[in-house]
Amino acid sequence: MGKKFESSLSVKTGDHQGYTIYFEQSFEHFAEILEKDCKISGRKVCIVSDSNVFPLYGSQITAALDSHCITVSQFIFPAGEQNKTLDTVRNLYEHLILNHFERRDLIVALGGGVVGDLAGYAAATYLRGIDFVQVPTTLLSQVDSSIGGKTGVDFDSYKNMVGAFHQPSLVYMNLNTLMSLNEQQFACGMGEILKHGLIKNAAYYEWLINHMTEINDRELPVLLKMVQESCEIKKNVVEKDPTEKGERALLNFGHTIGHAIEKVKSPELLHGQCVALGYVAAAYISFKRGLLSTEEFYEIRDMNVGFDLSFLIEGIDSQEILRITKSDKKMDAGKVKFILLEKIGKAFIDHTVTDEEILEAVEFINADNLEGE
Ligand SMILES: NC(=O)c1ccc[n+]([C@@H]2O[C@H](COP(=O)([O-])OP(=O)(O)OC[C@H]3O[C@@H](n4cnc5c(N)ncnc54)[C@H](O)[C@@H]3O)[C@@H](O)[C@H]2O)c1
Ligand SMILES: O=C(O)C(=O)C[C@@H](O)[C@H](O)[C@H](O)COP(=O)(O)O
Ligand SMILES: [Zn+2]
Repeated sequence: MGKKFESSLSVKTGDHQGYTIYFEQSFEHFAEILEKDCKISGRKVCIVSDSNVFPLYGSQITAALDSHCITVSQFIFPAGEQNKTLDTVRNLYEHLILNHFERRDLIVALGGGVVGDLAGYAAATYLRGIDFVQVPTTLLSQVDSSIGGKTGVDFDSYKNMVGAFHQPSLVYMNLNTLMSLNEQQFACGMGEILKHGLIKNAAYYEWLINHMTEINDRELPVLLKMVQESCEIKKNVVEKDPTEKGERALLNFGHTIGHAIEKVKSPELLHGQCVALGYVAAAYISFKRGLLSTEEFYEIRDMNVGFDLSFLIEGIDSQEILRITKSDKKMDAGKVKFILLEKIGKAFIDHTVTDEEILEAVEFINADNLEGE
């Protein structure tokens, strides 16, 4: 099959047949991999993308599919979290029906986490489920949202309130797409990546700290190593607990408060930024409980500064965040489900966090405490 692939990683979740994550530096191999893993000949493909990504990479993907004589249609929606909604899904269903998509056909999600979550949800529900492929183009989607089969949309700004578990047939990432991200979009990926180190692997967290300059300079070999390591961490969690009955909840570190902040601050702040604020708050609670030392806690805050994830948020009402947190879909028997750190590299689920702890933690990130030394 011509040139060897950069590398790959296989994921096996539950009774699903499993799929492969391909780490590539171009879209050169996309069509042949699709043919190999999805037997694409004779199937129609709908590329789902957003208004920023399609103009950048749509023609390359379309040309690759055309060269394999694959019938392609395109559904492009306006970029942004505010469009990760049932209205957009409805428009996509309409497009699929008008183009006579059948159960044997396929969706290709080309874009960041918004595209992947939305296209994946449409694939999970159209005709009771058709195949879909993830082609993640943001750092966040390459290390997190394209893996593990969580799909869904927001409802009345409540994050991911409607969704389904639906595993992709393959994940194809071209790491060179990371070069066209702006700084805010790139930093968002670092929010989820630092999360991976904090909850699962202290040595990886240390490695991230030691490679900050190369990462921020987007040196490709370093990015490749980082993306692969984060994918490996996520793969190991989702393989053990595909539908979040237990351990998978650890991936929600920073998300309890993060999703509440996102509800009130999107689209000004993106998901990864809100998660980063949310895990500083969660780490603050761990610190106040004596689980993290002063040095460890302030290092977490300072790493956010180093990776451009620090920004002062104004006008966050801690009472409102507390209220939203209590309507989180992860409420468990009336209690807020929190992920705290036992130490760097090890997280646990906790149901005992009090309103006072939440309010104090939100006050910490709301005040002038995030700029570091
Ligand atoms: N399913 C999961 O497991 C999971 C995990 C993490 C996050 N998420 C979801 O993912 C979403 C966040 O994902 P995201 O950060 O990728 O946001 P996004 O998809 O909104 O992408 C961020 C911005 O970057 C643009 N963009 C994408 N790729 C680009 C490229 N290569 N060059 C230039 N611009 C590009 C997009 O058009 C958008 O404006 C949230 O909705 C979050 O809830 C889901
Ligand atoms: O894959 C998971 O599981 C995660 O929790 C990863 C998160 O980064 C991601 O934001 C996820 O969409 C959050 O899931 P939710 O169930 O809390 O909406
Ligand atoms: Zn997330």
